[in-house]
Amino acid sequence: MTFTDQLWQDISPIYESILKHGFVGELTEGALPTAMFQYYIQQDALYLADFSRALSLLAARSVNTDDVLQFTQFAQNAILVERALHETYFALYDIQPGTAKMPACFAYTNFLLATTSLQSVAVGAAAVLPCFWIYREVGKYIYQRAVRENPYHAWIDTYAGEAFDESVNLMLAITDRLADAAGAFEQGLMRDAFRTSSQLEWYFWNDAYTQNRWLV
Ligand SMILES: Cc1ncc(CO)c(N)n1
Repeated sequence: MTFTDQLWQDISPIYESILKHGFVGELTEGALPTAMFQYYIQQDALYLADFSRALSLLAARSVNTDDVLQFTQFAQNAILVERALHETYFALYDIQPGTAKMPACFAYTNFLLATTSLQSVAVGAAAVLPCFWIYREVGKYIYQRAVRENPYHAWIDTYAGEAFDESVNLMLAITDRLADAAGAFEQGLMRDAFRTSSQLEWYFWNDAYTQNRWLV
């Protein structure tokens, strides 16, 4: 079993909860209320900008120049996806750009930035891995079940597509290589970071589904 197989096994109950979440179910059926999708896309644009910064931090801190190049490309791609959200969905769904991060987005982006800044590159890589891997698996899951004429098909196609699949495979290979070079203690931190980001993926969808706002 590879290290990343172990990571996936660790989060299996979290992944099941994500697949069972109403946001994912209604997105698959094309029945997700527009307000929930608007909330999600607006927050995701803020998320992607910081996700890109986290990847740039990993690039800057990597010793292996192949990893510098790879993390730089991932960072660039996150910005390109963020721009695409603005060009397509913001216009299509009449979404107002905002700067206020709601609780899950706030927690997730701050976790990613703190971990990629202050922990080792291996632990930082484990923290960003769910952003790749869970989206690929959820993207494929939705794609296989999605109704025809789903209003959200463009979003679904992005994460179920070949280009995204390839970047996930590259990220898995980097994580396994970094884990092989890490000791048992650091591997434990990698598992914790992977699990925390996986939980935050669930919260990110749940905030959109419940239209969560700061209470004070
Ligand atoms: C919250 C979140 N996680 C992962 C991705 C995919 O990179 C995304 N766009 N948004």
